[in-house]
Amino acid sequence: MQALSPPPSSSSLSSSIVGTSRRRRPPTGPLVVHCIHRSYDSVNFPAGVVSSRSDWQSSCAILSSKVVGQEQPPENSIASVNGHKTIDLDLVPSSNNGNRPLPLQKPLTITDLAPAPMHGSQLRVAYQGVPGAYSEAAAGKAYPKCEAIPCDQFEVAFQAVELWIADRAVLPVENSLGGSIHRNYDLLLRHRLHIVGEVQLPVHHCLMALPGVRKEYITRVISHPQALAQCEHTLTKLGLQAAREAVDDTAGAAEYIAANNLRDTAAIASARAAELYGMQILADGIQDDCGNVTRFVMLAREPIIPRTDRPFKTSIVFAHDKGTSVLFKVLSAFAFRNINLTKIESRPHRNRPIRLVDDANVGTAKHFEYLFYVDFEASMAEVRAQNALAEVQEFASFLRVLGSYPMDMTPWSPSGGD
Ligand SMILES: O=C(O)C(=O)C[C@]1(C(=O)O)C=C[C@@H](O)C=C1
Repeated sequence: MQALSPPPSSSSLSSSIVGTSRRRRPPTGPLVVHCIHRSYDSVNFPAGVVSSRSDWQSSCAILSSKVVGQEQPPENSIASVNGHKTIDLDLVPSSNNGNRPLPLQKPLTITDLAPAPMHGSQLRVAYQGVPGAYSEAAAGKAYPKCEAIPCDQFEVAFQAVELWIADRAVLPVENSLGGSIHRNYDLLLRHRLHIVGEVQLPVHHCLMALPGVRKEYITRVISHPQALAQCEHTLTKLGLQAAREAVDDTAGAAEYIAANNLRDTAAIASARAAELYGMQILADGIQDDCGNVTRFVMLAREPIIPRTDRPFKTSIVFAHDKGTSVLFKVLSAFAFRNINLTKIESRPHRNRPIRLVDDANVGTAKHFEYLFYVDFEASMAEVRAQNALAEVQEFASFLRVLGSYPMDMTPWSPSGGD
């Protein structure tokens, strides 16, 4: 795999897209963290939408126009959005004022408008981690012939798509054992990318160390916090007297041990990571449950056109200002239309974390405010979904459709293990 460097015009940006073999980092403390645009934290979204979001969008536009100017097609080129670089999108031919033949105009088809899968040109897919990470495998499952682009943190994967360095990002959102990956829920809201698909990946973990190292020598186990959580009981059962330490990604843990010749440290990572970094597998299938599966979402700059000819899922996020009592009414908008909810997640409402309720007699109650992320099994092309959202909107102070996309219907194959 080839490491992608930021375009020359982005010299003011940090080099955050990581390559295959260059990164060496300590397993403790913050790992390499390079944000392309650090003013995210000051983006007050959704409450402060008007000023700060427009600031953010204009800075982003400047950054992305630099990138576009150097090596990318213009933002309004559908052909490049979808990777069909050979299609001429000059839809209105200018007058033929020379004897120059007019370019042949091919009508756009539905596949030109659908962002995936690609036909011919290689799709660039950003993921968090280094080669051998599960996210890389998920990128390969979602887009089989893609060029997977490693990024050192989730936020960078979002930015890589926004700045046209990548066409898609594939990011984990939940795991069957470890639960939700909250960071990505928060980032979905802060960025303007659209969910265009999902993949579920069975996650099969291995315990690995340098060749010749025996289990008894291991004093610490390093991995991604989700992977450590997914193997917690098995690690205890294996009788390891080892401290657990969290690092940015599973494969990065294996890479770090190999690069620093650590003979007292083991990593939890994939068999592919063991192979890539010359590690020896000490135990295979150490996840606590053989049904260990992580769900990833695919993100793009443009939404896809929702359809009704196959099962679709829609993801939304909303807030309301009447406390959680309204939640029942909101959710019943789906129940009355027989729309199945597959997930509900609440996150702190960053811009309005507390709602104060004054009662002169007893004091001031401080209620926490939440944003609710809901996935439901229907396409936005269906009238019942449109009606349900119209009803939700009546109760919501804020509502955004994150995406309406085909459900992953691949047959279930568990990851193995005990
Ligand atoms: O560290 C990796 O290999 C990742 O791809 C990240 C990640 C995660 O964030 O949940 C992905 C799948 C597994 O659940 C464990 C870790």
